[in-house]
Order: sequence, then C-alpha cells, then structure tokens
Amino acid sequence: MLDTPDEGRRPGRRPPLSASGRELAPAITIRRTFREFWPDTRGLRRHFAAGVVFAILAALCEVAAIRLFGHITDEVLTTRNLDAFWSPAAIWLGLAVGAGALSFAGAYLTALGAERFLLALRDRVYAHVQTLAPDFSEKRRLGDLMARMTDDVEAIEELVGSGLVKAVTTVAGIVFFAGAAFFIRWDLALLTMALIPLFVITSKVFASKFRTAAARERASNGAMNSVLEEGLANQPLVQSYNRQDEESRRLHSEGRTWLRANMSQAWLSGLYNPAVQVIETICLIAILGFGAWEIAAGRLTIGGLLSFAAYLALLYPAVQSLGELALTVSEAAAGSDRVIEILHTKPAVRDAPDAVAMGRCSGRIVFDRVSFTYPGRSRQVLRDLSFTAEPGEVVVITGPSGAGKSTIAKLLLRFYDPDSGRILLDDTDVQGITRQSLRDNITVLHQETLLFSGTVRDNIAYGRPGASFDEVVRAAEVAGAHDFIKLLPQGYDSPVGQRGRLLSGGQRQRIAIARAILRDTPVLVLDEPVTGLDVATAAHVMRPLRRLMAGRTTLLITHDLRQVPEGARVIEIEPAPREERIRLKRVGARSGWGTST
Ligand SMILES: Nc1ncnc2c1ncn2[C@@H]1O[C@H](COP(=O)(O)OP(=O)(O)OP(=O)(O)O)[C@@H](O)[C@H]1O
Repeated sequence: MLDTPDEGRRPGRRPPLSASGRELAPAITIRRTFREFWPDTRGLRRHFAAGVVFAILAALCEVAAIRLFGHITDEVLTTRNLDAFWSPAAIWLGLAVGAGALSFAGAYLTALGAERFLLALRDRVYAHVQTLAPDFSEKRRLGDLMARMTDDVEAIEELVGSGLVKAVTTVAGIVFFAGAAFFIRWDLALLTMALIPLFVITSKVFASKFRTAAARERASNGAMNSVLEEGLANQPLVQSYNRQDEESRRLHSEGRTWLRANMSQAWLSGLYNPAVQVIETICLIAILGFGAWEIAAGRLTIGGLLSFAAYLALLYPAVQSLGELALTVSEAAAGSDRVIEILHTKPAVRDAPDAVAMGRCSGRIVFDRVSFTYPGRSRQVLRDLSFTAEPGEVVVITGPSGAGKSTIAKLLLRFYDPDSGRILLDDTDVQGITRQSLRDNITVLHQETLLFSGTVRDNIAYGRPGASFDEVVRAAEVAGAHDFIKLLPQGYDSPVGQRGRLLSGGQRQRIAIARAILRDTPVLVLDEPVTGLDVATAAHVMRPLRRLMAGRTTLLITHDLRQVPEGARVIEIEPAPREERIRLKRVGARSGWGTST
C-alpha cells in the first residue's frame, strides 16, 4: 500500500491526538470497523454500487477518448486529412459529454449515500447515548463526545461508504489506464511500471513526516478549541475576575502552536507536490525519449506515443490517490474505535422483557432496604435505606453534602438499579415498569435549572409537547412567572439565551416550575429547588413551588430546613462512611443509614 501526504483533509476535523503521531495507527482492525458499520449501509448499497458503476463507465469513456485522440493525431494531423477529422471529433465530444454526465451521476449518488449514512449513523449513536444514564455524558468532556458524533462518524463514512467507492473506482482506473498503456506497447508500459516504486518511496518518506505534523496539528487544534470553549462558557467568571487578558494570551499562545503545526504541514505538502511533479516529468521524458527512438525506427506512431503519455498522466495520479486513501483509511479506523466505544457501552438499566406500562399512578413510593454503589466505585453510597411516601405526602430528604440525596432521585427514575432492596411505585417494583411510563409519572426539578436556548414558551411547553398557548400561560400564572414574562421584550416569544442565561436565577426557576405544572405528574422530585437563590427570591419561588407540590407525592431534597413545608416528614441521610469503616461494619453489626424522624 502506498502512503502519501493528504492535502485535502480539513484541518481540525479529527479529535486531538498526541504529537507523537502513534495514535494515527488504527486502534482496531479495518475488518472490525466493517463488521460494526457495514450493516448501516443497508438500503444505501445501491447508491454506492451505482456510484462505482458510473465512475467506472466514466473512466472507460476517458480511455476511449484518449484512444480517439491518438487516432486523430495519426489519421488527421500527421496525414493532414481534414475529412477524417469530423466523425472521430464528434464521437470524442460525445464521449466527453457522456463521461461528464456519468461522473456527475456517480459523484451525486455516492454523496447521497454518504450523507444518508452519516445521518443514520449519527442518529444511531445519539439514540444509544440517550439510552445511557446522564452520568455517561456528564463524566466526559462535552467537546470530545460531540467530536465523536460528528467528526468520527464522518471518518467512518469515509472508510465504509465513499472511501470504499473511491478505492474500487481508483483500482479500476489504474487497471484501465495501465491496461490501455500495455495495449499500445507492453514493453514501454513495463518500463513505466518499473518507475512506480519512485512514487512509492517518495510517498513513504513524506507520509511518515506528514503523519507527525498532522498529529501535532490536531493536538494543538484540540488545545485551542478547549481554551475557546472554556473561555466562552465561563465568560462571566473571566470578566468578573478580570482575566480577559490572561485568557486572550492563552488563546494566542495555543493559536501560535497551531500556526506552527499548520505551517509544517503546509511546508511538507508544498514540497511534496513539486517532488512528485519532478518524478512524473522524469518518467515522461524517459518515455518520450524512448518513444522518439521507436518512432524513428517505425515501430510506434506519434498518436500511439501521445496516447501512451496521456494514459500515464491519468495513471500516476490514480496511484497517488490510492496512497492518500490508505492514510484516510487508517485515520478512519482510529475514529471508528471511539464511536464503537460509545456503541458498546451497555446501558446500566434496561426494561425487563415483561415490564408493564404503568398508567397514571397514585404516587405511593416505597424504598425498601435499598443499597447502592455507583458502577466502577467501591464506596457504597446508600445502605439499607427504607422509607415510604404516601400519595400526596411531602417527604423532605436532608443530610450533608455527598450523603446520597440526589442518588435517591436517580434510583427512583431508574437511571440505575439498586444493588439490593426494592423501590416500589404504587406497590409495583419499578424494575417491572417500563422506564418510559415510570418517568411519565415523575417530574424532577433539578438543582441547576435546565433550559434550552429557545423561547420562554418553548421551554414551558417542553413539559407537555403539543400544549396550547393558553395552557402555557395558565401554567406560567400558577408558577408566578406570567408577570415577569409579560414584561420581557417579546413576551412568551422572548429567547432565553444559552441555557437560559438571559434570565435571572429566580426567573429560570419559575419557568422550570411552570414546565413542571404543565407536565402534571403525580410524583415530584425537587432537588435543592432554591439553592443559589437569595432569601427573598427563594421565598418568592417557594410559593409557586407549594402550589406545584399540592396533591403530589413530593421528595424534597434540601439542605435548607427553613424552606420545609409544615407537616412534612424529614428523612435524614447520614454521610457514607469511608471504605475502611464499611469493612469494619461488615465484620461487625450492620446498621441502616436511612432513618426517618
Ligand atoms: N455518577 C456518579 N458516579 C460515581 N459516583 C457518584 C456519581 N454521582 C455521585 N457520586 C458520588 O456519590 C455520592 C453521593 O452523591 P449525591 O449527589 O447523591 O450526594 P448529595 O447528598 O445529593 O450531595 P449534595 O447535597 O452535595 O448535592 C458522592 O460521594 C458522589 O461523589
């Protein structure tokens, strides 16, 4: 296989790699990549097959056109017989138009197949990520996950879809052009083939340097993007701490490293092309010299020699592009490794085969001796936790930071299953209920209000897709949000900004409450609903929150017992003991941490 520098690659399209360049080697075999992703080409294979057929036909047209060119040279130009010109010229024109149309059709169908493949694969990976617990995304760098779902998915397409089409058509082109050259003069063609190793050696020398340069470019591109992403995401912090200059300097410094990496790539590709051209010229001069000798001896016509040279002019670039393809393939395999890692991550929980869809429940929740340890962790977070929340009851869950309060919500929603014990909703084990119907019965209001960057109306209506505008307004009124929404420049159509940053903390929380009101589920989980708000705003938010809680079973997770509604039962979660203490406890008596007071 040949390796050549790849000029055509978009800078920064791939995820950052270390400067060593070792990571460019495929981490898994190409076979495994095909085994995993070939099924995704189902329904698209006819597009790719048509792309191959059309590209091959176009190449055949080119072969025939060159043959005609030789014929015109010998029969018209050399003999000065203009009458013999018109019909081959007309056929030549027809072949050119035919080749153009076939190339267009082939490129279009391949692109259509490629884009549909990208769409389907991205959807598949994203859908899979949605089956994983939210922690999967939270534990990873967002930029990296996004790169996997965009750049790496694209890299896979370049291997399994359009890359395969290109490989087949390039090989076919090489066979045709070399075959046509052999047909004219096999001995001259053999001489030409003998010069191909010159291309191979040049490609290899450049490719190894280019890989290192490309790896450095990607590493610096990744570093620069991280600085940009962090700087923009934390702009309020940067500005309030007066660190703008520092951040600009960081960006400039990373930008300079990127510039240097790009320049070494540019230097290499700039040098590579002239080097290849010199070799090509050497080949052509050798052939013309040998051809002139043969013409003088009457063993070759001028048209034959020119056609021969024209075939070579197509053959050498085809050999080169096969080398480029080898580099693309090796990178694509590395990209597919990262996507396969996502796809092979198993969801922590699945619906049981006999899981039932639960209708609207009355809201009785039972935690029965629940113990839980996060996957991959040795420290138990909850042990033997037991409590019951009756329909419509407010149960306050409190305890120090890290005690496992939010974990209770994750278990109730079945992001995880407990190691032992049971969680019941209306006396049915949640593991016997489909996750969709379980979550349809529960609304969580998170500590950090989560809004999308749409309008106020979109964010409230997210609670119930298809809700009418009147319903949205009514929910906002109950949530105490209507008054401030009315005063926004575009009312309910005002954009809330990135993660709702155009609104105040209290306003964001009231929109989230309106969304929860619209959702209208029998069970509510409020995870630190007023944390981060000042006392006055918190009191302001508590009023609509009480309206929201009315008649619903509510687990109110909070540090702040001042906000606890009257008559609510309080469960105190004790902090998890250190690991040594667990071991000691295992030896000694077991004791439950969940105590209701
Ligand atoms: N996804 C996770 N993977 C591993 N450990 C986790 C994960 N989420 C939380 N933990 C750990 O589990 C423990 C309990 O976390 P949890 O968020 O439930 O605490 P909490 O009581 O709600 O704390 P806080 O009041 O500070 O929000 C912590 O030690 C935390 O580090």
